Amino acid sequence: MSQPAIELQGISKAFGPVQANKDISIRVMPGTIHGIIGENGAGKSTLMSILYGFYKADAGEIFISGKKTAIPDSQAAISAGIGMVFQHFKLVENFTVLENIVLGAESGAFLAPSLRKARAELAELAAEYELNVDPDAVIEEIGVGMQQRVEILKALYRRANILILDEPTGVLTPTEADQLFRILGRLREEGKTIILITHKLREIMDITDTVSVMRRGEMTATVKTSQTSPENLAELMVGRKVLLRVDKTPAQPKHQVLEISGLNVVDDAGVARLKDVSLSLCAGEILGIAGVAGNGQSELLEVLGGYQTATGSVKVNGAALDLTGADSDGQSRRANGIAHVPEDRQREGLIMDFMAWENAVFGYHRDPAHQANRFFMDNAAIKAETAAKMQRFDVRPHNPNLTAQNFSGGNQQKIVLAREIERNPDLLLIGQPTRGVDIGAIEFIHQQIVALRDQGKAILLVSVELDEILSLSDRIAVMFDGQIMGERDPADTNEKELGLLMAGVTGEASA
Ligand SMILES: Nc1ncnc2c1ncn2[C@@H]1O[C@H](COP(=O)(O)OP(=O)(O)OP(=O)(O)O)[C@@H](O)[C@H]1O
Repeated sequence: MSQPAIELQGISKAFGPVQANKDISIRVMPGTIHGIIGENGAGKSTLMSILYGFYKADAGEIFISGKKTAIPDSQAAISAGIGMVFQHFKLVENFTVLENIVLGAESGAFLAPSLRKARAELAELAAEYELNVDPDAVIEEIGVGMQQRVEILKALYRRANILILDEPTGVLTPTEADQLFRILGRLREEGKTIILITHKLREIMDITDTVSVMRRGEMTATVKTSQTSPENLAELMVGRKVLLRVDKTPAQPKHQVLEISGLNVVDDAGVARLKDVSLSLCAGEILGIAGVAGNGQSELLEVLGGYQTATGSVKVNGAALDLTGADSDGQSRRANGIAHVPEDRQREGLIMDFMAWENAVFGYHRDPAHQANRFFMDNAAIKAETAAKMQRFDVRPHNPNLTAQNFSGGNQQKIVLAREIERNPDLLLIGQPTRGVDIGAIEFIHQQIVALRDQGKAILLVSVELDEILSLSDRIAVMFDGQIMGERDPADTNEKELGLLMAGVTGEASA
């Protein structure tokens, strides 16, 4: 048998009191795709950051193709043939694709080979792996799918034999995700080794050869993908059986809470983002908005959340919202009984260098309940309340004094959800509620959303995950190109029909 492409032995790493990795050993064979799964905060990103030289392990050894290798920094990782595609891309926004790919590959930008030579090599690589990119496009002007392809090309340009991808499909459309998996399949055929971190068990089942499970800093199991099932993996990950489908009774819709008519949004460049959108939503109902990212769903949430101006009419409990004036902001919306879990938690949901307890009241800090007196917030009470909330939502570590950036991505999401859900709003706007969230936490979050509905709240759910839309919604509206293409009853539709509507195909083709 050949040597493992990567072998880690006894890797440990602590951040203060948090033992992020505990005595981890793992072997990854060449020419395979190896999945790594685990709950939020299990230590997956930390382990990969050690392999890529971002963090120094407290103990343990790394072997690359059987050879003990020190990886003190990412330059050493690159020299050892390792490439990494991060969750948040590390490209230089105002440089072109070609410049980004060449940058840093040589010992200094000025020593880089002529761009012409690099251009030819890039074209060859792009053709070989079907990694379509425009070498002259500026990064900030291209979509996330192409940015990700640039990251992969950058690794291949540096002769990477080992590619690590950290939750690569979170930001991709379904078509882009399929394309990525075809590319990964091709890289495997070429004998390259791929490590894939993902929360999506379907991806693990579809593309990996082997999968390792992490729990609370430890590597608890490694199994062959062909000998396992999503249910088995979920149990290995969370330590108990997980409901992979949402358990809920039929909705009992009551009075109308939200009435949207003729809503239009035109962006700064004069492009129509929402076109004559009309929707209604009742108390005790979940309306799911399905659609490929970028078809107006974000703008719809932003208008309702008070972050974007619009024309048309929106009424909440019969009262018209201000869509253009001074009362078109988040604070007024909260006063109207609207809570909002924004799609981008790091930009809109949290202040990253504020502590968890401050983030837990962010936007609601002027509520009398949080004031000790006219001038000061009651910090002790807020901290105690936050600690209890973190316990209920299983935010790890349970420490209200850590800043938002010290939590793993999924735990950051739980902090935002806990804040907004527990405000007991009349209308909850919820965008991509489970992005980056582990399967046990998804089950919990889905239960919370259904419970809120059963208490008679109105819920507008935007998600690019069709599974999530189908299993949570009582009614589904599909958006394409800023318009509502139609509404469907989840009991009478399927992924195929919704997929066609999401691609703008209506009429007989979608019947
Ligand atoms: N820079 C840091 N400073 C302090 N603590 C950290 C840091 N990075 C990670 N941690 C902690 O280490 C633990 C492991 O985090 P890590 O990001 O590796 O988890 P993960 O499995 O990748 O989670 P997710 O699925 O949510 O991305 C968490 O408890 C986290 O809070």
